[in-house]
Amino acid sequence: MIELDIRTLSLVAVLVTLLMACAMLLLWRLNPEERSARSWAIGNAAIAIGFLCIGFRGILPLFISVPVANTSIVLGYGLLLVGVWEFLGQSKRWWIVVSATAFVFFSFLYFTYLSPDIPSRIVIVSLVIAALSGVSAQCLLKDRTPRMRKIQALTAAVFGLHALYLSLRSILTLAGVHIQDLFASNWVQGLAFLDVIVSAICLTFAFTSMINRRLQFHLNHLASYDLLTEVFNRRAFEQAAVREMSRCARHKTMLSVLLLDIDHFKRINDRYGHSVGDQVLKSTATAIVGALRKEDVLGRIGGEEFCMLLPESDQESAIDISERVRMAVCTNTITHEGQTISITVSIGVATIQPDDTSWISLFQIADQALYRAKAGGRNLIAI
Ligand SMILES: Nc1nc2c(ncn2[C@@H]2O[C@H](COP(=O)(O)OP(=O)(O)OP(=O)(O)O)[C@@H](O)[C@H]2O)c(=O)[nH]1
Repeated sequence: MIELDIRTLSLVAVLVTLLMACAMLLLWRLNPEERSARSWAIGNAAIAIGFLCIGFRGILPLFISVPVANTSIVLGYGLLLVGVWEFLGQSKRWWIVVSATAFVFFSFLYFTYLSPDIPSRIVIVSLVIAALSGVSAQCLLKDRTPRMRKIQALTAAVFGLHALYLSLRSILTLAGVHIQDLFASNWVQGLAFLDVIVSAICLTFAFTSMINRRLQFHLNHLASYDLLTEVFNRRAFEQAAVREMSRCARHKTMLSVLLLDIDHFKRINDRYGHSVGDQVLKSTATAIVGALRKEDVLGRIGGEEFCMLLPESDQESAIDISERVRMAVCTNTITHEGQTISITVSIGVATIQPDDTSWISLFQIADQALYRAKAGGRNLIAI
């Protein structure tokens, strides 16, 4: 049977949780807006301090090494839960953390001084941490966006296993695996410290992966989307266009392009100001999206210029869709200080030809058509 030296294990638990606290602190310094990393850092530090005080039992006063130490550990797990709420953007229910911490502190005072009882203390601290970890797991499982589904489930699993082990530890303690000396080699105690070490490492990896994944999506979004209108930017749109062109060539299908420009947009800026101009751009993009089909692609390719890819569309259906878009924009009401701002758009339509495989030449055809629509008096569609 492997002998687990409890004092060594408690020292390792302190070092590991401190190291994890430093890792989370570094992550927070690198991403100051990710406040969850700060709570996870402080939480790990509180757990480390708690285990440090426990490790010095017999050297430190009993008050520090028992009630304060265990309260610090529970507070640490409470702060991990706060970090989960912050990560998910949920409101922080501090009362859960405060009542769990206060409950452990006062019951430890009772079971240390008034009716000394180590098993009762073990059951209380284990069940309270299991409950906090269970709530963390439940929040992570309940509030999942599709892109974060797997990584949150993994973190929830670590919290869940931790809660499960702590519940088992309480049952074993209640069932009579009595512990009178906390530092005597005992497999239930040894496993408890191992659980702290393993779960601290796994949780830190899981938290780091969750933050990294979200950052990665954020960066991808910034690189591909126009910040104002939330549609593709020019770069992402052109990439989509080139992909769509080669798909058309492969499958011998049709593709049409609409190039749309807001008429006299400069006048709107001059009359109402740049921020109203921005509102108009946003509202126009939303109106266009509403008029397009699911498979169509929209991008903002210049100041007040939008481009659309219409897969599987010949010239006739492209004209129908462009008329729908034109109507959607000009019937879209935008008001500013009680005044209605009327918007019209001009649209150039181009349809891929059998021997045409270049995006640049297709775009140029749409551009020339747009020029004709503008020259023809605006609020028009031209091919
Ligand atoms: N508010 C706002 N204005 C922008 C943005 N990008 C470009 N603009 C403005 O869009 C206007 C474009 O003006 P022009 O190119 O002269 O075109 P227009 O006034 O729409 O005239 P036509 O296209 O000929 O009908 C300029 O005043 C730019 O400053 C933006 O992101 N926000």
